[in-house]
Amino acid sequence: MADGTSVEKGHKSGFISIIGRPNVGKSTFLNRVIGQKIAIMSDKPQTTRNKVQGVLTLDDAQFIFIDTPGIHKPKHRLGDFMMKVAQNTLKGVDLVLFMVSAEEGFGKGEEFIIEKLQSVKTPVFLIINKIDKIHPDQLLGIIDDYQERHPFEAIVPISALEGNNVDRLLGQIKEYLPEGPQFYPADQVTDHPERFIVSELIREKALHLTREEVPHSLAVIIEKMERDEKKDMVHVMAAIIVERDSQKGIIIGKQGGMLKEIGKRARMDIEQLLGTKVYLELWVKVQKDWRNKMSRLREFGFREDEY
Ligand SMILES: Nc1nc2c(ncn2[C@@H]2O[C@H](COP(=O)(O)OP(=O)(O)OP(=O)(O)O)[C@@H](O)[C@H]2O)c(=O)[nH]1
Repeated sequence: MADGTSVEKGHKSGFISIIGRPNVGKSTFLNRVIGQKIAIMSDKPQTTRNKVQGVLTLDDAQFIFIDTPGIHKPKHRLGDFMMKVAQNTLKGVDLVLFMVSAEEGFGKGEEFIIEKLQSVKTPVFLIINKIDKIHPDQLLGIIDDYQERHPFEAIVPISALEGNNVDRLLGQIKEYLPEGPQFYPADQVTDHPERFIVSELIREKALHLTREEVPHSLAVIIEKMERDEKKDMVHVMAAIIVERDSQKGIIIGKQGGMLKEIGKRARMDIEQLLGTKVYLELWVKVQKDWRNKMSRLREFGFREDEY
């Protein structure tokens, strides 16, 4: 394992930030590349709100990916916060991947991001994702649309879901990484504390199971996570935070059925992640209008000052 001070000749390493509108497939891409479920996937927008680093270690290079919250025009204070985090991330990285969906045409959201990119000196790749959803003939038109708007260092069409062209993209990224040491041990895929991943797994289940009924204003706080040596299991106590009583009802479900199902599915994923048996206790709390309460954001796991 390298200690971060010695650089083997020819070894490359660097930080890569992934930006793009919600739902374009950033988490899917990261999961494919890292091959482990570390960034949550959902068909609801804005499910990724914290920095998630995925580390890919090859023989001669280490890629450190940063999955940023979706850049968008801020509507409330949480939006402002997310924008700031996303923009600050761009400054300190070696390469920015701007991901768009081939399915959706160039829109206001993309225009807004391109505007933000004008002031960034970091090289930017345009990643056109979801090419499995379009006819190859349509691709050239999309490329033209973007090419005239920003001098991208490269334009790479991929399907994060099916894996098309992802290896080629990794090769292209490697060319842009500077020579540098292996910052992380080879077997480390994320530097996030397990607590955060556990909370994301619970949030993912709650979002998936309640579909459109509960908006993305849902947070999970891990109140306790302890190993019980006697029982050889990990005890997790977590609260699901919603904004309204009606949402609390939906999450709990008929005779607690929904909460039970969320717990069951989350527990299975957490057991897989930790490689041990898990006892998961879940409950639901209503915290009105939490999105606008900046002071509480940190309690919910937001860590602005790291950027
Ligand atoms: N057909 C197709 N679907 C994709 C592809 N990549 C992602 N998706 C789907 O698009 C949806 C959104 O993907 P995510 O990876 O959660 O998107 P994201 O950009 O991380 O979204 P946020 O976390 O909200 O910013 C999911 O339903 C994915 O399965 C792709 O290459 N092809």
